[in-house]
Amino acid sequence: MNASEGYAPAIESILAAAREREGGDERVSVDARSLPAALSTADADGRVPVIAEIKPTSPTTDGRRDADPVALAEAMVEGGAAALSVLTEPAHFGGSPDALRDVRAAVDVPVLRKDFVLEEAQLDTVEADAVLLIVRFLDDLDGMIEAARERGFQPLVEVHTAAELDRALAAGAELVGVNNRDLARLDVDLSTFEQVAAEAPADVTLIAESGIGSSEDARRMRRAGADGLLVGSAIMDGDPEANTRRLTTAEVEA
Ligand SMILES: O=P(O)(O)OC[C@@H](O)[C@@H](O)c1c[nH]c2ccccc12
Repeated sequence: MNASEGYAPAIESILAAAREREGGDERVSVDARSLPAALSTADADGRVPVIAEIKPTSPTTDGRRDADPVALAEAMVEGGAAALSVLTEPAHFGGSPDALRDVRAAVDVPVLRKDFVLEEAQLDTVEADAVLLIVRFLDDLDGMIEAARERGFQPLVEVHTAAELDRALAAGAELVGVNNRDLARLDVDLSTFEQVAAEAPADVTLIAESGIGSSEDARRMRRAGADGLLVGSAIMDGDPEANTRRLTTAEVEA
């Protein structure tokens, strides 16, 4: 990780907080629900495979939504979500490991832990089926992928450029998320996924992340090869069940 890359101030603050966060005392051992299998099952059912995200707030969100995470999770599953993502970052996203624990106990679908994990011990904070690893912030990506797998997690390796995709593939990533949001500047551009996905081999599971709002956005990401869509704000704002359903049925109504 290179602090001189010129990240947006919000990102510098997130990383500073992440560096200070303690890990778990004991190594976790997870019996994970398969995220790729959940995405394929949704697809086979005619649902757009959506990973719906519980994100109380973010540096690019106005206000904060403190609804019960379990109630939100159940509404998202009812709306057809193939999997869930739960923010565990407390200082900038209003997340918590407890929220993830409660959600994972309440639903049957796979649950992704969304955080800025920088150190191996931080993997031991809480059990989840998948864990996000952000290429840009990890010097030892191979080591972190290995450490995640040793614990039973499925690492979702996040990239933003073709060069980062190459690093992810060289490190053996099988599940790759392409973030449409540039974490250096915080702006969103859906053509990011289109460009990066075009460089990916067919056997990786590809997730389009961020900035997906409308049914047309969902179809656009699917046309570009997304095996799954990670959606936060557009589901959290308003009625989470109806919002999830609108996206999971985007290919039916088209
Ligand atoms: O709310 P959106 O635009 O639908 O985005 C969801 C998700 O992609 C976003 O929360 C995210 C993607 N990668 C991250 C890394 C850290 C924190 C958050 C994220």
